[in-house]
Amino acid sequence: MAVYTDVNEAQLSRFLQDYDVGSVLSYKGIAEGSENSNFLLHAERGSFILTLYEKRVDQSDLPFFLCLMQHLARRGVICPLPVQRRDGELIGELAGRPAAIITFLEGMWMRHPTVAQCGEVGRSLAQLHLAGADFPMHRANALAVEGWRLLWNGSRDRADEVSPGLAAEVEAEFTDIETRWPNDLPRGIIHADLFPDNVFFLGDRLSGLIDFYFACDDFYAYDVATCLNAWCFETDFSFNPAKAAALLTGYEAVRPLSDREKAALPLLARGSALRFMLTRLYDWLTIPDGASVQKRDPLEYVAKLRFHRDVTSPSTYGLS
Ligand SMILES: Nc1ncnc2c1ncn2[C@@H]1O[C@H](COP(=O)(O)OP(=O)(O)OP(=O)(O)O)[C@@H](O)[C@H]1O
Ligand SMILES: N[C@@H](CCO)C(=O)O
Repeated sequence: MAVYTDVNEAQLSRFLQDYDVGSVLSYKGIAEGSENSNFLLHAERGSFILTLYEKRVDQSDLPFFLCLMQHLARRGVICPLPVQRRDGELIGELAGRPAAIITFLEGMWMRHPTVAQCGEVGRSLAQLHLAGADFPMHRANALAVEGWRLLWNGSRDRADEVSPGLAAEVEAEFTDIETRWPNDLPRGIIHADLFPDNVFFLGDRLSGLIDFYFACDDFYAYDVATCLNAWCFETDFSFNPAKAAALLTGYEAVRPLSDREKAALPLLARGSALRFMLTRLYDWLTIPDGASVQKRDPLEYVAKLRFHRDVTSPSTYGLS
C-alpha cells in the first residue's frame, strides 16, 4: 500500500484553494508504489495525482524532481506535468507533509512487455536524455558506486542468510566493478529507475513515463543498462536478446551510442544489477515481514549480475 498519510476532505479543499483546478469531485488512495502517499484526485478541471512526500524522499531534492518533470514535459517527453500553484510554486504542504499535484496519465504498466514495447521504451529513454540535456539543475546520484558501499555495509553480515556464499560473491563484484568503473562517458540527466511499473502503455503506444524520484546526473549508458536489466529478462530470469536488440535499436534511432558507451555496457549492466540487488537486499533484511512496503526479490538481480559477468561483447545485447 502507499498511503502513509491520510488526508481528510477539509484539508484537501483548503490545499486546493492555492491551485486553479477547481474543487474536489472525488479522491482516493492509490495502493501501488512504496515511497510516498499517492491519491487519484478528480477535480473540476481534470484528473491529477496528488503526492505527499514521505520520509524516504529528501525534501531538498523535491525542487529538482518537480522542475525536471516540468522541463521534460515542456520538451515533449510524455511525463506528468506538475501543476503550478497560484503563487507559481510547485510544492505546497498538506497534512504536515510537502505535497504536489501532477497531471494524470492514461495507460497501464506491462507485467510482460513485448519486443515492440521494449523498442518504445528505448526510444523514449533516448528522448528523455536529449530533452534533459539543457536542464539547469543537478543532482548527484546517491546510488552511484560510493552509495552502494553504504548499503552493502548495512547488509554484508547477513547476506548469506538470503543465499549461502552471497557475501563473498558480492565482495568480489565490488572489487572488480570499483576498479574498472568508467569515469568519462557521456553524462547528463537520467531517470535511473525506468522499470516496467514506471512506464504506461495504451496498446503498443507508450503513454507515459512516471516516478522521477531517483532522477539524477549520471552516464546515459548506465540508464540504458538499467533498462536492459528491467525490460529484457523473463520471469525465469533468462535474458531475451530480441527485447534487448529492440530496446537498443529504439534508443539508437534517437541517440546513437558511441563505441565507448557500447563497450562499457556489460560492466554498466553488472553495476546496475548490483545496485538494484543491494537496495532489494537491504530492504529484504531490514523491513519487517507484513509491513506495508513491498519487498522485491534480491536474487532476481543476483541472477542478472551473473549473466552480465559472463558477457564478453556488447554484441550479446544485439549491438554490432
Ligand atoms: N501521473 C500519473 N498518472 C497516472 N497514474 C500515476 C501517475 N503517477 C503515479 N501514478 C500511479 O501511482 C502509483 C505510484 O506512483 P509512483 O511509482 O510514483 O510511487 P512511489 O511511491 O514513488 O513508488 P515507487 O518508487 O515504489 O514506485 C503508480 O504505480 C501509478 O499507478
Ligand atoms: N525499481 C526498483 C524499486 C524502486 O523503485 C526495484 O525493482 O528494485
